[in-house]
Amino acid sequence: MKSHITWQDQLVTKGERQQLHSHKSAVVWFTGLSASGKSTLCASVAKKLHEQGISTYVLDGDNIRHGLNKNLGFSQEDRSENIRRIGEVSKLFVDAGILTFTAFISPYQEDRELVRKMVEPDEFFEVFVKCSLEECERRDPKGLYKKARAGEIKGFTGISAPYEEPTNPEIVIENDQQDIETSVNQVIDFLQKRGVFAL
Ligand SMILES: Nc1ncnc2c1ncn2[C@@H]1O[C@H](COP(=O)(O)OS(=O)(=O)O)[C@@H](OP(=O)(O)O)[C@H]1O
Ligand SMILES: Nc1ncnc2c1ncn2[C@@H]1O[C@H](COP(=O)(O)OP(=O)(O)O)[C@@H](O)[C@H]1O
Repeated sequence: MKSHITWQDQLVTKGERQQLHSHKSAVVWFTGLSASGKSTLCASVAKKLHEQGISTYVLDGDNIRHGLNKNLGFSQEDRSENIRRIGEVSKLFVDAGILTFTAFISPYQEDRELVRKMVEPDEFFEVFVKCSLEECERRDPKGLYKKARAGEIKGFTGISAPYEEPTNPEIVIENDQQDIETSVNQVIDFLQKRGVFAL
């Protein structure tokens, strides 16, 4: 069937959309343990940039699993499919000229590398939200670690399922060593230095 599908070019290009927005588009991929701070940082960075006239969008694990990926669970296969689909969605957002932030545990290096390869080399920035398991468990905002320790949630990342730390991320956030504002500014400074936008 696939051989009968042809690619339809659009009349407006990605470059032209970026020009309209007056900045580049890219996917800024946050990865880390549950409660490391991915959602908080994505939301705060996106809001701060939005207020400065940058077109942003956040794709967040919990929300995507309510809709697009509601048929997926937390086996290795389902997590990989989750990340693959988010990668494809991110690619569409980048094509639309939007600076896109994603907040998924994305525990497997191979899955993250697959997403990296979906877009151009200067369109993917991996952000490792580093936070010790001990601190994540102390925060435990949804009570999930407690349930995982009690055996009520099987295959929970960091407890009974693996988390593969990024080997070569663009940004490492020591998010158990500094406050949220410092972490937010670290991401914004990095993106500005890489020429994604000029504030
Ligand atoms: N077994 C298990 N392991 C890890 N996390 C679990 C699990 N079950 C439910 N949750 C909740 O789902 C959120 C993670 O979803 P993600 O789509 O980011 O996960 S993954 O990237 O596919 O691994 C995660 O949200 P965050 O805490 O925001 O990371 C949890 O709230
Ligand atoms: N730098 C930080 N210092 C202290 N607490 C933080 C920091 N970053 C995030 N948090 C807090 O940690 C908790 C988990 O953050 P969240 O963004 O929900 O994590 P994740 O999306 O990775 O599961 C929240 O209560 C949040 O306010």
